Amino acid sequence: MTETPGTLLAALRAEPPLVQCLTNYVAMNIAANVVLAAGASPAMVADIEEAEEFAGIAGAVTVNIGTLSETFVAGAKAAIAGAGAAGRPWVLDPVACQATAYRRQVAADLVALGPAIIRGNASEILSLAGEASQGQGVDGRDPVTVAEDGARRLAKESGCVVAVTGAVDFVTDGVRSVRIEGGSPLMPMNTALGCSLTCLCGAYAAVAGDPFDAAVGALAHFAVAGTRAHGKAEGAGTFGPHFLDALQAVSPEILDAEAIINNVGEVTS
Ligand SMILES: Nc1ncnc2c1ncn2[C@@H]1O[C@H](COP(=O)(O)OP(=O)(O)OP(=O)(O)O)[C@@H](O)[C@H]1O
Ligand SMILES: Cc1ncsc1CCO
Ligand SMILES: [Mg+2]
Repeated sequence: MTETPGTLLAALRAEPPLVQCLTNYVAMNIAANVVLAAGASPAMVADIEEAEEFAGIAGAVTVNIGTLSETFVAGAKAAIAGAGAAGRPWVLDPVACQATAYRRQVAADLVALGPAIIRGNASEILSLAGEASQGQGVDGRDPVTVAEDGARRLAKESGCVVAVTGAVDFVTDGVRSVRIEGGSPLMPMNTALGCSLTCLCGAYAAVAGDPFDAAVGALAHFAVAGTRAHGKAEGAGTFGPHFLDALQAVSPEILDAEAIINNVGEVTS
């Protein structure tokens, strides 16, 4: 990997990318703070009147369907068109896409528009891959390992990098795959950290040449910061501020030294 997580973090901090985040009402503030603490510049610009124009000046766009509406979808499609016209990557977070017919339809429509990265929990990725999912609402209820084959297939069929998060994360482009260890069981007890990670994937994608390296970089940054914050937190409540501190404190050197990234090997058939 030429673009190590630390190399990408150094690039991100040298020239903080503007990341246009179309996210849900729950995540809005948390995700903006996460992106800022990591070193990039978030902007929650989502309305159809300006989303396309704004994407023309953003380094990347992220789309999260957590609090879905027709208005949101119109703004998202405008932003995606703007990113496409500007030659910039966009990232999809298919929140609870298994839950309703409307979510399944919108998620499938958005995958067809060609995100560079899809980031979701295992229940969401299983559903997108057309497999049975134990998920109900926004929280993942399947182990990541169960979603790995589906993630590989989804990546191959869609041409996207697929990042599945949970206790041990999995990233694949359909051929290359890695598992990333670290983080904390307190992370899923803090709402919208996955949504925030999707926005950070946008920040890394803005500075990376390869969306696979971008996804690995963002997930590794979360994993290293999560492990560090776990050692300081007293529980779910104090984890949040320690996590923001850790995202900021992780330097490019620390990131490359502490990231636990295991190659799963190439699947070419
Ligand atoms: N049990 C765990 N141990 C360590 N890290 C975890 C664990 N569960 C989740 N994480 C980490 O938490 C972060 C968010 O992933 P998660 O799968 O919880 O997202 P999500 O379900 O989409 O969250 P949300 O929808 O609430 O934003 C990732 O960095 C992931 O690695
Ligand atoms: C709780 C919640 N509901 C819709 S989106 C969201 C944030 C976590 O995905
Ligand atoms: Mg989520």
